[in-house]
Amino acid sequence: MDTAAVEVTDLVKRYGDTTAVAGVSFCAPRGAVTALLGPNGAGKTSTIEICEGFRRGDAGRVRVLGLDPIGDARTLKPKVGVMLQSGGVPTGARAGEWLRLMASFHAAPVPPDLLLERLGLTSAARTPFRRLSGGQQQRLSLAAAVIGRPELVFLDEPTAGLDPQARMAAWDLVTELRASGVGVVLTTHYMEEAERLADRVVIIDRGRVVADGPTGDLTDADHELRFRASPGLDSTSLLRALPGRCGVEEHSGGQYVVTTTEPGGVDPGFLATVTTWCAANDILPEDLRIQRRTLEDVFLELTGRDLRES
Ligand SMILES: Nc1ncnc2c1ncn2[C@@H]1O[C@H](COP(=O)(O)OP(=O)(O)OP(=O)(O)O)[C@@H](O)[C@H]1O
Repeated sequence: MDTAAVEVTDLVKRYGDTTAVAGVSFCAPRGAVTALLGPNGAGKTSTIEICEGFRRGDAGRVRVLGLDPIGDARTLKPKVGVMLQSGGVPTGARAGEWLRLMASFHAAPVPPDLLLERLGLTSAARTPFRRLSGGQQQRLSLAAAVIGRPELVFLDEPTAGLDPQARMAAWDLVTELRASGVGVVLTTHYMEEAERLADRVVIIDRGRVVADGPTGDLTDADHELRFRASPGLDSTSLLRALPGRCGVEEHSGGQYVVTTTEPGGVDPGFLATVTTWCAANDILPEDLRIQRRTLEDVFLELTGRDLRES
């Protein structure tokens, strides 16, 4: 069996003069969670909607469970669960009835009452969609996406606006799906969510892939050294003492972050260079620690700190 749940190759999508997706390629395996990350307007939803068969790309190739999302839509429908950002549930539909209807389209659905309970919706089962809170609407959409025991699910910002308990319940559900061999492709703006859930991360910026790989590899590759000292240290002097590809940043309160992209990373020699420089300058580096960069650090470095207008 093909191990790829989704294969996207050189995908392009334009809306008039806007090129939303400018040659995106990535692969999302089965039995794994793949997170598409990117600033607002990066092209994530466009990419996902093409994979779901809701939109047609202008160029490139998309294969979902080895099939064409539009040409093979009938075959794919029972195998693929979709949670849309907009919900996709009629406003008058009652939560329980809607789930039962969704279940009726599938041969061996998850019992609707079980899903309602798992996602904390039992007491809202008789409430029309429009009267549900934003978080309840999100959870109902998530339930509808997984009720048919799909082989693959697309979740577009599945936990946006959820409280911590509901987010945890959603994470547990995603983790179980993965464990049962389901491929999960999700978009999120929560870096912590991606770091906890995703086996692979694809970072998209301005319609292009700027990073793609196992989540751990993206954050393991670089470590940084942090310490606290008096504000206003001579960072340029410290930088001169370090090997070529290093950086020194001073944050508020005299927090210093020393980074390196030298092959050895923050190794014992690097640490010694920093502490030797400190000693030579009569500086005691307090709270000195070496830490892995978070996914958020990597994300901001690749996509910049500027606000996007779209
Ligand atoms: N139907 C459309 N018509 C015209 N432009 C569109 C349409 N859908 C998206 N766009 C534009 O395409 C670009 C990519 O949008 P897309 O929604 O794919 O990004 P995104 O990464 O999902 O953003 P967000 O994180 O804000 O959801 C944006 O500039 C957006 O304004």
